[in-house]
Amino acid sequence: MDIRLGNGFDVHAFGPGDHVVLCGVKIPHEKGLVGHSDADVALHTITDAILGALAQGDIGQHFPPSDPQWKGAASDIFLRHAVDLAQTMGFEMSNVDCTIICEDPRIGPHAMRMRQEVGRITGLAVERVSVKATTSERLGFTGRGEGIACLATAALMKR
Ligand SMILES: Nc1ccn([C@@H]2O[C@H](COP(=O)(O)O)[C@@H](O)[C@H]2O)c(=O)n1
Ligand SMILES: C[C@@]1(CO)OP(=O)(O)OP(=O)(O)OC[C@H]1O
Repeated sequence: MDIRLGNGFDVHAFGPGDHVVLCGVKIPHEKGLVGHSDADVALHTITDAILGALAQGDIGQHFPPSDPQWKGAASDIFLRHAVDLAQTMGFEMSNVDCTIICEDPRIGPHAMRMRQEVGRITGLAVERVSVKATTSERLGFTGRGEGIACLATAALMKR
């Protein structure tokens, strides 16, 4: 069995707005996230983890932020592209683990919907999708509430 692991990391800054989109789930919040797309930092991170496992570059190489086509785009497009690429290369997804780093919004109440949404986009069973969160104990840019950071790991396998 050929097993590949990839990691991802992304950050988006807070800006004006009344909600954030994380793992495709709209969460009411006193601020929004700034980005060329919908700024779904969690889906971007999972996308990068899959591209990393495949050694196929990163999300910005596949979807340049200079391309007006992706202005305001829903980020499930990027994740689906990475999953399709994995399938084309003969790999199937095994599991995804994602850690969202922010003081607010609280992720726990939305985590199951996020897992379900990532499962819907990737075709993974919800038991194979982990979404969790931590604060940074009020330290650094996430601690000051300036943005959200995200880490993800993806495992792919070829039988
Ligand atoms: N945005 C967040 C941050 C944390 N959580 C949950 O709270 C727990 C405690 O956080 P610590 O940073 O003090 O370890 C954490 O394990 C998460 O369950 C959250 O839901 N949303
Ligand atoms: C997703 C893309 C797509 O235009 O834009 P952003 O929403 O700015 O996200 P980021 O993670 O900064 O970079 C990847 C970009 O290519």
